[in-house]
Amino acid sequence: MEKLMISGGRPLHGTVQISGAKNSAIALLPAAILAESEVVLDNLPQLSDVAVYIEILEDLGATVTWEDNQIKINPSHIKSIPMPNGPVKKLRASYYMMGALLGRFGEAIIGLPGGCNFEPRPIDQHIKGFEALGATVSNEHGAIHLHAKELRGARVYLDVSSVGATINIMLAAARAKGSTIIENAAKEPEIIDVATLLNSMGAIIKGAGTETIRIEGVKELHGCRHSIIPDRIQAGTYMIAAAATGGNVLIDNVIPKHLEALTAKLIEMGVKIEELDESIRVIGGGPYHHVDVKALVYPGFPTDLQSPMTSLLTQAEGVSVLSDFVYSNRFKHVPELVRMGAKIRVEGRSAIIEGSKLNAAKVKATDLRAGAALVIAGLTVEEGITEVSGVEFIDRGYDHLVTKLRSLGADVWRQTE
Ligand SMILES: CC(=O)N[C@H]1[C@@H](OP(=O)(O)OP(=O)(O)OC[C@H]2O[C@@H](n3ccc(=O)[nH]c3=O)[C@H](O)[C@@H]2O)O[C@H](CO)[C@@H](O)[C@@H]1O
Ligand SMILES: C=C(OP(=O)(O)O)C(=O)O
Repeated sequence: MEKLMISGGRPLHGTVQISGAKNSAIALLPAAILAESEVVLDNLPQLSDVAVYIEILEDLGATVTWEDNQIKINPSHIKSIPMPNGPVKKLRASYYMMGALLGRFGEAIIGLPGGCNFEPRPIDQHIKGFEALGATVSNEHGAIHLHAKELRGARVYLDVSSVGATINIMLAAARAKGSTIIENAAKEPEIIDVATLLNSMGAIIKGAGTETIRIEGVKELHGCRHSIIPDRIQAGTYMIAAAATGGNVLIDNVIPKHLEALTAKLIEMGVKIEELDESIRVIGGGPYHHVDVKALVYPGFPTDLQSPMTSLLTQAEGVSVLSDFVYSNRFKHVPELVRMGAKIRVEGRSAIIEGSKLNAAKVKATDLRAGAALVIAGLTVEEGITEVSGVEFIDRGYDHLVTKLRSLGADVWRQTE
C-alpha cells in the first residue's frame, strides 16, 4: 500500500494544468455505448475510476484505444452481459451502466455501486426514473435487474435534484420512444457535458443545465468527437491549496464560471483572485477572515469541495461554520484533521472550525475528498512530515497529483508501506 508523504510549509507557486472532469468522464464513457459507431473523447483525465470504466466497456465487447488524453470507443459489437460483480463494484458511477444498457438493449444486470461511501447514498430516484420509462426493476442479491420490452418517454419529477439520477434518466431516455421530461433536474455542468455529447451523437435533448430537461427519443445514435469539460473540483482543490499555503498559483484550463461559489468565498476570506478567460490566479497570504459556507447543489458551493475547504478554514482567524446540505454526514476528514491539531467539532450537518496551526501526523483518507483535505492540511504544516494513507481514494479523482504539486514547489512524494 502506498502513502503520500508531505513536508509542508512551502507556499505553492507557478501554473497548474487542470485535467478533464472526472464526473463528466465517468458518465461520458457509458454514454458512448449508446452509439452504433466510434465515439472519440478528448481531454480524458488519467484516473483510476476511468481505468475501471474502460475495463467495464471492454468486458462488454467494446473496442477501446486509450492514448494520453484521448480515448476511442467503438461499441458496434458490444453485447448485453450481466455484471452483478467485478469492476462495477469498484466505483460509484457504475450506476450509469444501468441507464446506458437499458437504453441500448432494454435490459441490464448491474451490481450495486461501490466507490466513496462517506454516508448511505441511495439510488431510489434513478430507479423511479427507469420505472417511469417502463422498465421493471428488482434488487436480487445486491444486483439491480432492469428489463423493458419497450422504453417509452415519461414525465419524471425528481424528489431531490440528483446528478446521477438526472444523467441516468437522460441515458435511458435518449433512445426511448417519445418524449421524456425530467423536472427538478440537477443543473451541474457535468450534466450539460453529457447532454452535449448525446446531442452530438444525434440525440435531441434540450434544457440541460436548467431544472427542466426535455428529451425527444430517437431510434439510433451515431459516433462523434467530444472534448470533456475541465474538472471544476480538481481546479477548486488547487485554488484552496494555493490559498492555504499563502502561495500564488495560476490555475489553467478552467471555466471560471463553474467556480464562482468558491471564488466568492475565497474573496470574502481575504484571498486575492484574478479571473482570466480560461484560468484563475489565486494569491494567498492572509490573514484570512472566518466565513460561513453552505454546500448546496450547483450553482451553490460544491459538496465535493467541502472537505478541502475545511482544511483552509483551519487557517482563518476566528470561528467558521461549514454546513453540508447535500451530504449531511460528509465529515470523515474531521477526526483526521483533529489528529493534526485542528479545532473542529461536528454538530448535525455542520463543522464548527476554530482557526489553529496544524501539526504533522499519520492520517488516513477514507474517501476521495477527505484525502484532498488531508493533503492540503499537510501542505500547511511547517515542521515534520505528514503521512496520508488511503492514496487509492485520492487516485480516483486527482491525476498526477504528486507531479503537479511538486511542479508548484511542494515537497511531496509517494512511499510504499
Ligand atoms: C459520479 C458523480 O458525479 N458523483 C457526484 C454526484 O454523485 P451522485 O450523483 O451520487 O449524487 P446525487 O446528486 O445523486 O446526490 C445528491 C443528494 O441526493 C440524494 N439522493 C440521490 C439519488 C437518489 O436516488 N436518492 C437520493 O436521496 C443523495 O443521498 C444526496 O443527498 O453528485 C454529488 C453531489 O454533487 C457529488 O458529491 C459526486 O461527486
Ligand atoms: C464523491 C465523489 O465521487 P463519487 O460520486 O464518484 O464517489 C467525488 O468526486 O467527490
